[in-house]
Amino acid sequence: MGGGRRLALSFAVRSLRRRSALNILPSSSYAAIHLMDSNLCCRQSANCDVAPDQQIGLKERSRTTWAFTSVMSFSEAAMTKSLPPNAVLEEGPTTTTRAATPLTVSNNNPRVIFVLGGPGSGKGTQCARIVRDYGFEHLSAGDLLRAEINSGSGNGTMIQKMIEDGNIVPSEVTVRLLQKAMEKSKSDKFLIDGFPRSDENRAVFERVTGIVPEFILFFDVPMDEMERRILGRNQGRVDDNIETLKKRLKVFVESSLPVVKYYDAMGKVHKVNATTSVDDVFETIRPLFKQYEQKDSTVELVQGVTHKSDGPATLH
Ligand SMILES: Nc1ncnc2c1ncn2[C@@H]1O[C@H](COP(=O)(O)OP(=O)(O)OP(=O)(O)O)[C@@H](O)[C@H]1O
Ligand SMILES: Nc1ccn([C@H]2C[C@H](O)[C@@H](COP(=O)(O)O)O2)c(=O)n1
Repeated sequence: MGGGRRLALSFAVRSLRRRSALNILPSSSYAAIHLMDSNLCCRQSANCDVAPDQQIGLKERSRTTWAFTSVMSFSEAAMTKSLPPNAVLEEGPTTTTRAATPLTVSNNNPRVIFVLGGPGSGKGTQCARIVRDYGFEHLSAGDLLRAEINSGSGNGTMIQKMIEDGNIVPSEVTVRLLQKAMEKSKSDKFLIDGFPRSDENRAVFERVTGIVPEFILFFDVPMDEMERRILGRNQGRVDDNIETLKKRLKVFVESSLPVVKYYDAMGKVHKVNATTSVDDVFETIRPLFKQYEQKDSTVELVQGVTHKSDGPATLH
């Protein structure tokens, strides 16, 4: 990129940042800032006159100057490189007409459990069982993004491209979808599946919603088994092919595992060996939810609010 164009892009980013600080931008603009940052960052690296240690310096600088867009790792920035520059500025019907509103989740103290694991580790399969037996609302970040593509949203093309390339969609887009789904729901307890997939996902979710997860369920499955499951899934997903899978596994190791480590250091991770049968994995996690349900009923009784029966809390 020529110096003039880079300067113009930097100026545009700075201008959007100023407006974003005032919370007066439509949601797609936040995605635009993120991607313009990415473009700047990776184009600077592509010039090859920036030494690797200086590239890390770039990352650190952007972290300190503006945490929201730039917490992403340098490798994540490189992954957005193939995105056509004009795609990032696309404004869709859902974003241009809506006034910018502060992002808050309106449900009363929603309780959140994050369900993490690599592609094909069985997150969706187990979430369906947890919902069946323990009445959580299941929000799959991947499903919400696919629904956004199918809705004809202005962000659809960009999301589709990111998913086809095995990349992580800008956090502001995913967090807004999660937030909307939580607001729409009557539930106050959510299983959020496939999120946060990066440190940036986590930071934006925390900043925007103020929600701290109760715990994290992490399904541990070796790479070769995940590959076998994904390639045998047969649901017609555009990202269930060997090329995209390689990228998804790389992103999982480089961007998602650090999030698991982050929560592990806080003592919040329940790591589950998910290589056994679907039934066996569910029996392994069941006690966690029984315990959770018990805690739930105790809190309700103590608060003198409703409780589900006159007797003790139902145990499954
Ligand atoms: N314990 C298991 N043993 C064998 N196969 C399983 C097991 N759990 C799930 N599967 C199968 O593996 C495939 C992937 O499972 P699932 O869709 O639940 O994974 P996921 O973690 O949600 O994947 P993704 O992140 O790609 O959406 C499905 O075909 C599912 O039937
Ligand atoms: N937090 C997330 C969750 C998902 N995506 C994108 C990228 C994934 O490869 C794709 C499919 O998700 P899955 O159904 O496998 O959970 O959706 C993302 O960008 N950010």
